[in-house]
Amino acid sequence: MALISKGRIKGLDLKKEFRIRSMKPYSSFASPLAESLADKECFPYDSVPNFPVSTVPGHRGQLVFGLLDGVPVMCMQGRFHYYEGYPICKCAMPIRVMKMVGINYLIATNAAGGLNEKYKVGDIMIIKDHVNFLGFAGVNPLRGPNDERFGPRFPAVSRAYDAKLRAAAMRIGKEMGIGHQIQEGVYTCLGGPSFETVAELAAMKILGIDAVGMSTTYEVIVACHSGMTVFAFSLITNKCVTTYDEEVMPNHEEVIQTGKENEEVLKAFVSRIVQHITQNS
Ligand SMILES: O=P(O)(O)O[C@H]1O[C@H](CO)[C@@H](O)[C@H]1O
Ligand SMILES: Nc1nc2[nH]cnc2c(=O)[nH]1
Repeated sequence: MALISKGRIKGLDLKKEFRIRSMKPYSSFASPLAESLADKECFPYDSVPNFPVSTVPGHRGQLVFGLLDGVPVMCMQGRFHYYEGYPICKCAMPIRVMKMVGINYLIATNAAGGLNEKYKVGDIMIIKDHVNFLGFAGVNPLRGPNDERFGPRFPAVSRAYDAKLRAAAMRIGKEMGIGHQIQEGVYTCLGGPSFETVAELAAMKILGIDAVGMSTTYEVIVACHSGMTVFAFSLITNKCVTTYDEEVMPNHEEVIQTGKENEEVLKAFVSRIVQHITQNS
């Protein structure tokens, strides 16, 4: 989800901006946060030229523009993952679209497996940094010719996750009475779609990784490249399976289920952060 700069949404001709071919509403799987927006306009991904289409069960497929407690925002209902077969730059294309419609703040969320032993299912891990494993192998969304209109050839990402917003989110969590559920840690994105082996998780633990997923890092790199302020968090949907004798294997159903169970609290958390951003920017 992202915040549109004040004034920019007014008079913005979305049809013209995106050359939208169809404006058919697409709300059957809409998430509660996007559903709760006022003055919504929805654009199915397949109506946006050159946009990828989400293929994951549980991931939706539309851009939703609207007001969240009076603040203009744009939500992605459904994101793109490398394991779906798209090039990583295509997976991050929505962030470029956000930039082009005047967005300055990105709030990225994901479902992740908790590797840190202190984490419980249902915890919210504010992301303070990431390890871009895909990037170790050269799979970086900024690979290829650099478009200077967005940002520099060699961007720094060492402060990708805004420190002030992280501190504010921590405070907000406490005010909401969910301080015990809030963690701060390091996220990593793997290519997926297979979950991790026990040996891979043991290696990641040594590297200081707290939560493991298959998204977000490439979106954050592109957002950071174009000068957006980023806040991101993981919902810990499952505990990583770090020994060979655990009965339950990692599975997507558990991820979806934990997401559903925490929808309301996440919605409230995001709304409060959005309010904080508008009041302090
Ligand atoms: O990161 P998000 O898109 O929230 O979803 C995570 O959950 C799915 C696996 O269950 C994968 O898509 C992984 O990336
Ligand atoms: N890679 C990975 N992605 C996830 N998304 C939600 N849970 C997990 C997990 O345990 N591992």
